[in-house]
Amino acid sequence: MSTAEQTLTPTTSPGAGLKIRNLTVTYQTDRGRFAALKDVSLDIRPRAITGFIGESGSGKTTLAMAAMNAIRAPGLITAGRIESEGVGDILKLKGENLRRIHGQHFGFVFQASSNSLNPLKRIGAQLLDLARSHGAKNPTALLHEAKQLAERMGMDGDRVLTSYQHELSGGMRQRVGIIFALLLRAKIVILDEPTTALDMLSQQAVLEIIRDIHKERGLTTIIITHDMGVVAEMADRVVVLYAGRVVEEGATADVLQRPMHPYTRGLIHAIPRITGDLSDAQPLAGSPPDLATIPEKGCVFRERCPVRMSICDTAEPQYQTAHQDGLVACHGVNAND
Ligand SMILES: Nc1ncnc2c1ncn2[C@@H]1O[C@H](COP(=O)(O)OP(=O)(O)OP(=O)(O)O)[C@@H](O)[C@H]1O
Repeated sequence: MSTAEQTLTPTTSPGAGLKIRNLTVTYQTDRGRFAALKDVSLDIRPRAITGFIGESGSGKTTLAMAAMNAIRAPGLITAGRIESEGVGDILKLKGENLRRIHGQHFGFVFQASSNSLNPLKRIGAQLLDLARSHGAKNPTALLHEAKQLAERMGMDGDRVLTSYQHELSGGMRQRVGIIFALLLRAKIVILDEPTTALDMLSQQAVLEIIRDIHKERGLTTIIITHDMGVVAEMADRVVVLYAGRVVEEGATADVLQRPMHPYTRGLIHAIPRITGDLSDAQPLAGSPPDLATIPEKGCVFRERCPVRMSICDTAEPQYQTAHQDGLVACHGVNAND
């Protein structure tokens, strides 16, 4: 075991997953309070890479933040339970216990985080602050490991650690965000659009490193993305979100080869096939509702659905088992077919 590995006492057993049950999150807006996630139940498997996919506004970031009990006003978790090994119900944690798991149980980088680096402190000093604030016994060893991670991601480690945020390009800041997420050797790592600021080559390289570190450390990794290509390449399992509902979930190979929900089929057909034949792509018609216009009853996807039936106007589809060990919520699906 390296020195860096000994610096934090593990707070969890190896391989932590998440059991999310009946999770509802609302946001207060100037038009009222609306649900951005409604009654979501889902298992995130330990040691798997899970991709959250869906159009902008579908609730991917809200789900990931809620999973860590990190929703802030004007958002509110109004119902649910989220269990994780060694932590219990995350939604019951408060104060210091919650702060401690944000870093030690969950490592994370959200889209806004690259902007939330402290502009007045060098990156190395901020990494040290994070390590110390979590009681790391050997923060210097963690800093050394951060430098090695920077180098694995194609950067000059010394330069990154001695730089201020404004001295780094967008792509470098994005990679620095990933280093922050990995610093404390958390069991569950959440990466929100980790490679959007990167060119294709760097994107490939960074995804490969994320995959390598995921395996080396036995992580549970969640990747939030708009990009079905990233899901296909990285994820063992995929969670498809639409208007605050999980509409389909399963092993990536199953879902991509045999999508059951019409929204999943639409997302897959909207991207050029792996062959890169742009003429194959069929954009998904219409656009998703905003919070205030999500239908209160019936299926939230029906306005855009090519297989809409009359029951879709009145009853919200319930989860049914699909793909052996996944789920789908659609009236038009007979999962036993
Ligand atoms: N602070 C907030 N106040 C009000 N509404 C919010 C807030 N944050 C998110 N929302 C709304 O909640 C819904 C889900 O947003 P969320 O950011 O979770 O979606 P997303 O799938 O992650 O989108 P993106 O891919 O654009 O990041 C959207 O309708 C969004 O407008």
